[in-house]
Amino acid sequence: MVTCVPVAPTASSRSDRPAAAPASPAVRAAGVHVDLGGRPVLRGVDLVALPGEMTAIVGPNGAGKSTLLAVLAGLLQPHAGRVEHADAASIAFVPQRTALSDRLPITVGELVAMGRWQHAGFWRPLSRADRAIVADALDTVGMAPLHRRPVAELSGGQRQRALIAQGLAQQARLLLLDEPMASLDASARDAVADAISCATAAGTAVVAVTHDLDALPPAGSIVRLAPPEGDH
Ligand SMILES: Nc1ncnc2c1ncn2[C@@H]1O[C@H](COP(=O)(O)OP(=O)(O)OP(=O)(O)O)[C@@H](O)[C@H]1O
Repeated sequence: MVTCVPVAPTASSRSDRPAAAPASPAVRAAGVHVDLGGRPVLRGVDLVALPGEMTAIVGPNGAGKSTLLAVLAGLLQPHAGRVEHADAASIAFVPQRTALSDRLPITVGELVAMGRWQHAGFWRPLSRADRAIVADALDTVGMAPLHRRPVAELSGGQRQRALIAQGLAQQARLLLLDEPMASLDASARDAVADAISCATAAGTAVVAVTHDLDALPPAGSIVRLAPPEGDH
Protein backbone atom coordinates (compact mmCIF):
# COMPACT_ATOMS: atom_id res chain seq x y z
CA MET A 1 0.00 0.00 0.00
CA VAL A 2 1.55 3.28 -1.09
CA THR A 3 1.14 6.39 1.01
CA CYS A 4 1.42 9.42 -1.23
CA VAL A 5 3.13 12.30 0.51
CA PRO A 6 1.05 15.43 -0.20
CA VAL A 7 3.87 17.16 -2.01
CA ALA A 8 3.86 20.41 -3.94
CA PRO A 9 2.12 23.53 -2.78
CA THR A 10 1.32 24.05 -6.46
CA ALA A 11 -1.14 21.13 -6.60
CA SER A 12 -4.30 22.98 -5.61
CA SER A 13 -3.48 26.11 -7.57
CA ARG A 14 -2.82 23.96 -10.64
CA SER A 15 -6.35 22.59 -10.53
CA ASP A 16 -7.71 26.16 -10.43
CA ARG A 17 -5.97 27.00 -13.69
CA PRO A 18 -7.77 26.96 -17.01
CA ALA A 19 -7.14 23.60 -18.67
CA ALA A 20 -5.29 25.19 -21.58
CA ALA A 21 -2.79 27.14 -19.44
CA PRO A 22 0.69 25.71 -20.08
CA ALA A 23 2.59 24.85 -16.89
CA SER A 24 5.61 27.08 -16.48
CA PRO A 25 8.87 25.20 -15.82
CA ALA A 26 10.06 24.70 -12.25
CA VAL A 27 13.53 25.14 -13.67
CA ARG A 28 14.81 25.99 -17.13
CA ALA A 29 18.49 25.71 -18.03
CA ALA A 30 19.74 27.02 -21.36
CA GLY A 31 23.21 26.75 -22.88
CA VAL A 32 24.85 25.75 -19.59
CA HIS A 33 28.65 25.52 -19.64
CA VAL A 34 30.68 24.34 -16.64
CA ASP A 35 34.44 23.80 -16.41
CA LEU A 36 35.91 21.81 -13.51
CA GLY A 37 39.60 21.32 -12.86
CA GLY A 38 40.33 23.25 -16.06
CA ARG A 39 38.31 20.79 -18.18
CA PRO A 40 34.94 21.40 -19.84
CA VAL A 41 32.31 19.20 -18.14
CA LEU A 42 29.03 20.65 -19.44
CA ARG A 43 28.91 22.20 -22.88
CA GLY A 44 25.74 23.99 -23.90
CA VAL A 45 23.28 21.86 -21.94
CA ASP A 46 19.55 22.65 -22.11
CA LEU A 47 16.91 21.28 -19.72
CA VAL A 48 13.30 22.14 -18.93
CA ALA A 49 11.63 20.53 -15.90
CA LEU A 50 7.86 20.89 -15.83
CA PRO A 51 5.57 20.53 -12.79
CA GLY A 52 4.00 17.09 -12.65
CA GLU A 53 6.72 15.46 -14.76
CA MET A 54 9.91 13.56 -14.19
CA THR A 55 12.93 14.65 -16.20
CA ALA A 56 15.71 12.08 -16.40
CA ILE A 57 19.39 12.92 -16.83
CA VAL A 58 21.38 10.05 -18.33
CA GLY A 59 24.90 9.52 -19.64
CA PRO A 60 28.06 7.54 -18.96
CA ASN A 61 30.30 7.92 -15.89
CA GLY A 62 31.89 11.33 -15.82
CA ALA A 63 29.46 12.86 -18.33
CA GLY A 64 28.52 15.60 -15.87
CA LYS A 65 25.14 14.38 -14.55
CA SER A 66 25.82 15.23 -10.88
CA THR A 67 27.40 18.50 -11.98
CA LEU A 68 24.23 19.43 -13.87
CA LEU A 69 22.12 18.56 -10.82
CA ALA A 70 24.31 20.82 -8.66
CA VAL A 71 23.77 23.62 -11.19
CA LEU A 72 19.98 23.08 -11.09
CA ALA A 73 20.12 23.11 -7.26
CA GLY A 74 21.88 26.48 -7.36
CA LEU A 75 24.94 24.99 -5.64
CA LEU A 76 27.21 25.60 -8.63
CA GLN A 77 27.23 28.65 -10.89
CA PRO A 78 27.60 27.87 -14.60
CA HIS A 79 30.40 29.65 -16.42
CA ALA A 80 28.00 30.45 -19.23
CA GLY A 81 24.33 29.97 -19.90
CA ARG A 82 21.18 30.66 -17.88
CA VAL A 83 19.33 28.81 -15.10
CA GLU A 84 15.92 30.16 -14.11
CA HIS A 85 13.81 28.77 -11.26
CA ALA A 86 10.09 29.35 -10.76
CA ASP A 87 10.79 29.43 -7.01
CA ALA A 88 14.44 29.27 -5.98
CA ALA A 89 13.36 28.87 -2.34
CA SER A 90 11.50 25.64 -3.04
CA ILE A 91 14.16 23.17 -4.15
CA ALA A 92 14.84 19.81 -2.49
CA PHE A 93 18.22 18.33 -3.42
CA VAL A 94 18.82 14.67 -2.58
CA PRO A 95 22.52 13.79 -3.04
CA GLN A 96 23.92 10.29 -3.35
CA ARG A 97 24.09 8.43 -0.05
CA THR A 98 27.88 8.74 0.02
CA ALA A 99 27.34 12.44 0.81
CA LEU A 100 25.97 11.42 4.23
CA SER A 101 28.66 11.48 6.92
CA ASP A 102 29.19 8.40 9.09
CA ARG A 103 29.72 10.72 12.02
CA LEU A 104 26.36 12.44 11.90
CA PRO A 105 25.05 11.91 15.46
CA ILE A 106 21.35 11.85 14.61
CA THR A 107 18.60 9.31 14.08
CA VAL A 108 16.76 8.59 10.83
CA GLY A 109 13.70 10.45 12.16
CA GLU A 110 15.80 13.50 12.97
CA LEU A 111 17.44 13.42 9.53
CA VAL A 112 14.06 13.41 7.81
CA ALA A 113 12.70 16.07 10.21
CA MET A 114 15.50 18.36 8.99
CA GLY A 115 13.50 18.45 5.76
CA ARG A 116 10.92 20.57 7.63
CA TRP A 117 13.39 23.07 9.08
CA GLN A 118 12.86 25.56 6.31
CA HIS A 119 9.16 25.64 7.25
CA ALA A 120 9.45 25.31 11.04
CA GLY A 121 12.70 27.21 11.70
CA PHE A 122 16.04 25.68 12.65
CA TRP A 123 15.91 23.49 15.77
CA ARG A 124 12.37 24.61 16.64
CA PRO A 125 9.96 21.86 17.67
CA LEU A 126 7.95 20.64 14.69
CA SER A 127 4.22 21.24 14.56
CA ARG A 128 1.80 18.32 14.45
CA ALA A 129 1.37 18.91 10.70
CA ASP A 130 5.16 18.88 10.16
CA ARG A 131 5.48 15.65 12.18
CA ALA A 132 2.75 14.06 10.06
CA ILE A 133 4.61 15.03 6.87
CA VAL A 134 7.83 13.50 8.26
CA ALA A 135 5.97 10.31 9.22
CA ASP A 136 4.43 10.10 5.73
CA ALA A 137 7.82 10.55 4.08
CA LEU A 138 9.36 7.81 6.26
CA ASP A 139 6.44 5.53 5.49
CA THR A 140 6.63 6.19 1.75
CA VAL A 141 10.18 4.84 1.51
CA GLY A 142 9.59 2.04 4.03
CA MET A 143 11.85 3.57 6.70
CA ALA A 144 9.23 4.15 9.42
CA PRO A 145 10.31 1.06 11.43
CA LEU A 146 13.89 2.40 11.52
CA HIS A 147 13.10 5.99 12.52
CA ARG A 148 14.93 5.71 15.87
CA ARG A 149 18.07 4.14 14.39
CA PRO A 150 21.25 6.26 14.27
CA VAL A 151 22.08 7.25 10.71
CA ALA A 152 25.63 5.94 11.23
CA GLU A 153 24.22 2.42 11.67
CA LEU A 154 22.33 2.32 8.37
CA SER A 155 23.19 0.20 5.36
CA GLY A 156 23.85 1.92 2.03
CA GLY A 157 20.34 1.33 0.72
CA GLN A 158 18.77 2.48 3.99
CA ARG A 159 20.81 5.69 3.85
CA GLN A 160 19.63 6.31 0.32
CA ARG A 161 15.99 5.85 1.36
CA ALA A 162 16.42 8.11 4.41
CA LEU A 163 17.85 10.88 2.21
CA ILE A 164 14.98 10.49 -0.26
CA ALA A 165 12.50 10.72 2.64
CA GLN A 166 14.17 13.97 3.73
CA GLY A 167 13.76 15.28 0.18
CA LEU A 168 10.08 14.29 0.08
CA ALA A 169 9.45 15.90 3.48
CA GLN A 170 10.53 19.26 2.08
CA GLN A 171 7.46 19.33 -0.18
CA ALA A 172 9.43 21.42 -2.62
CA ARG A 173 8.20 22.40 -6.07
CA LEU A 174 11.43 21.01 -7.54
CA LEU A 175 12.83 17.66 -6.33
CA LEU A 176 16.36 16.83 -7.52
CA LEU A 177 17.47 13.21 -7.08
CA ASP A 178 21.02 11.96 -7.72
CA GLU A 179 20.85 8.26 -8.62
CA PRO A 180 17.92 7.53 -6.30
CA MET A 181 17.90 3.81 -7.17
CA ALA A 182 21.60 3.17 -6.44
CA SER A 183 22.10 0.46 -3.79
CA LEU A 184 18.40 -0.32 -3.49
CA ASP A 185 16.91 -3.81 -3.52
CA ALA A 186 13.85 -4.60 -5.65
CA SER A 187 11.24 -3.72 -3.03
CA ALA A 188 12.97 -0.45 -2.09
CA ARG A 189 13.19 0.44 -5.80
CA ASP A 190 9.46 -0.10 -6.14
CA ALA A 191 8.82 2.08 -3.07
CA VAL A 192 11.01 4.89 -4.41
CA ALA A 193 9.43 4.63 -7.88
CA ASP A 194 6.00 4.94 -6.21
CA ALA A 195 7.23 7.94 -4.20
CA ILE A 196 8.38 9.67 -7.40
CA SER A 197 5.03 8.92 -9.05
CA CYS A 198 3.21 10.35 -6.03
CA ALA A 199 5.34 13.48 -6.15
CA THR A 200 4.73 14.10 -9.85
CA ALA A 201 1.01 13.32 -9.44
CA ALA A 202 0.90 16.09 -6.83
CA GLY A 203 2.50 18.56 -9.24
CA THR A 204 6.16 18.39 -8.24
CA ALA A 205 8.79 18.70 -10.95
CA VAL A 206 11.22 15.81 -10.39
CA VAL A 207 14.68 15.69 -11.98
CA ALA A 208 16.50 12.40 -11.51
CA VAL A 209 20.02 11.38 -12.50
CA THR A 210 20.02 7.71 -13.39
CA HIS A 211 21.94 4.87 -15.01
CA ASP A 212 18.77 2.79 -15.10
CA LEU A 213 15.80 4.45 -16.82
CA ASP A 214 13.76 1.25 -16.56
CA ALA A 215 13.78 1.39 -12.74
CA LEU A 216 12.15 4.82 -12.69
CA PRO A 217 8.62 5.86 -13.60
CA PRO A 218 8.28 7.02 -17.23
CA ALA A 219 10.15 10.26 -17.87
CA GLY A 220 8.41 13.22 -19.48
CA SER A 221 11.74 14.19 -20.99
CA ILE A 222 15.26 12.80 -21.05
CA VAL A 223 18.47 14.83 -21.14
CA ARG A 224 21.34 12.75 -22.53
CA LEU A 225 24.83 13.96 -21.67
CA ALA A 226 27.75 13.05 -23.89
CA PRO A 227 30.78 11.11 -22.68
CA PRO A 228 33.59 13.31 -21.35
CA GLU A 229 36.17 14.51 -23.87
CA GLY A 230 38.80 11.87 -24.55
CA ASP A 231 36.38 9.04 -23.72
CA HIS A 232 34.71 8.91 -27.14
N1 LIG B 1 35.49 19.25 -7.94
C1 LIG B 1 35.92 18.79 -9.11
N2 LIG B 1 37.08 19.21 -9.63
C2 LIG B 1 37.51 18.79 -10.83
N3 LIG B 1 36.84 17.93 -11.59
C3 LIG B 1 35.67 17.48 -11.14
C4 LIG B 1 35.14 17.88 -9.87
N4 LIG B 1 33.95 17.27 -9.69
C5 LIG B 1 33.74 16.50 -10.77
N5 LIG B 1 34.76 16.64 -11.65
C6 LIG B 1 34.89 16.00 -12.95
O1 LIG B 1 33.77 16.41 -13.71
C7 LIG B 1 33.32 15.34 -14.56
C8 LIG B 1 31.84 15.12 -14.32
O2 LIG B 1 31.63 14.63 -13.00
P1 LIG B 1 30.17 14.23 -12.53
O3 LIG B 1 30.30 13.71 -11.14
O4 LIG B 1 29.25 15.36 -12.77
O5 LIG B 1 29.80 13.05 -13.55
P2 LIG B 1 28.61 12.00 -13.52
O6 LIG B 1 28.04 11.97 -14.91
O7 LIG B 1 27.66 12.34 -12.42
O8 LIG B 1 29.39 10.65 -13.23
P3 LIG B 1 28.94 9.25 -12.52
O9 LIG B 1 27.99 8.57 -13.47
O10 LIG B 1 30.24 8.52 -12.43
O11 LIG B 1 28.34 9.59 -11.19
C9 LIG B 1 34.20 14.14 -14.21
O12 LIG B 1 35.19 14.03 -15.20
C10 LIG B 1 34.81 14.49 -12.89
O13 LIG B 1 36.08 13.91 -12.76
